[in-house]
Amino acid sequence: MAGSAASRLRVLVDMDGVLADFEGGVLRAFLARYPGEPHVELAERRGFSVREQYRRLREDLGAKVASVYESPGFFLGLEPIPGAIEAMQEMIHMQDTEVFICTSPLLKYEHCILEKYSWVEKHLGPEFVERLILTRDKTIVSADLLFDDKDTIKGAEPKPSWEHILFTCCHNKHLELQTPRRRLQSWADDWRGIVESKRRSDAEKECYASLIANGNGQVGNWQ
Ligand SMILES: O=c1ccn([C@@H]2O[C@H](COP(=O)(O)O)[C@@H](O)[C@H]2O)c(=O)[nH]1
Ligand SMILES: [Mg+2]
Repeated sequence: MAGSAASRLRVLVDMDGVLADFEGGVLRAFLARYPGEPHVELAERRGFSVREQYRRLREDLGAKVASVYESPGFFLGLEPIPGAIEAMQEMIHMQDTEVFICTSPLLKYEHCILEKYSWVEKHLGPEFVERLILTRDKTIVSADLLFDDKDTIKGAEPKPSWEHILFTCCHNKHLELQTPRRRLQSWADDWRGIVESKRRSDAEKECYASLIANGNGQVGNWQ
């Protein structure tokens, strides 16, 4: 287990698309700033990069949609994803569970970073400000689970310690996951079941490892 004490489960929860409604916020702000320009309905979103999909629609629209999420007030104004706040408040009080928010800031970070902190304080409170991790590379963060809407998460560490649970979002809902990858459809879905199944499988692995270490690891000798 990634948690320090043997039995603790560490859970990372992404922000954009999982706690904060980035996609809804982009569309709303784009329509307000560029009325009459072509846009992508949420039902038509494909692929993680909203900028790339708008660019494919028409070259200049990529920069226009980026200007929307790079503007002051954008990140702070995002609505919470339904059920996210309640789930986080419950998760932080779960026994033997450590929860952190793990989010990637924009490279154009002027407003994004400050507003991500403010959003967390406003919607989740100061105890979660202490639990906010900002990184461009989530693979080097050690944990048991990562709930994230990005379908492919790559970085310096080829074998991250966490299991990535794909959180369903408009841009990824059409993807078919290869076994054994798992999805969480929404915060109304069984996130508690995922947490508990991970806890069980980590405990089994630990038990097995200690049997091996003690020289009792033969098949049929596990009691
Ligand atoms: O087209 C896009 C869509 C999103 N972003 C930014 O990426 C990060 C997403 O962070 P996660 O931690 O993976 O949720 C966020 O800063 C978005 O604004 C982007 O750059 N381009
Ligand atoms: Mg995200």
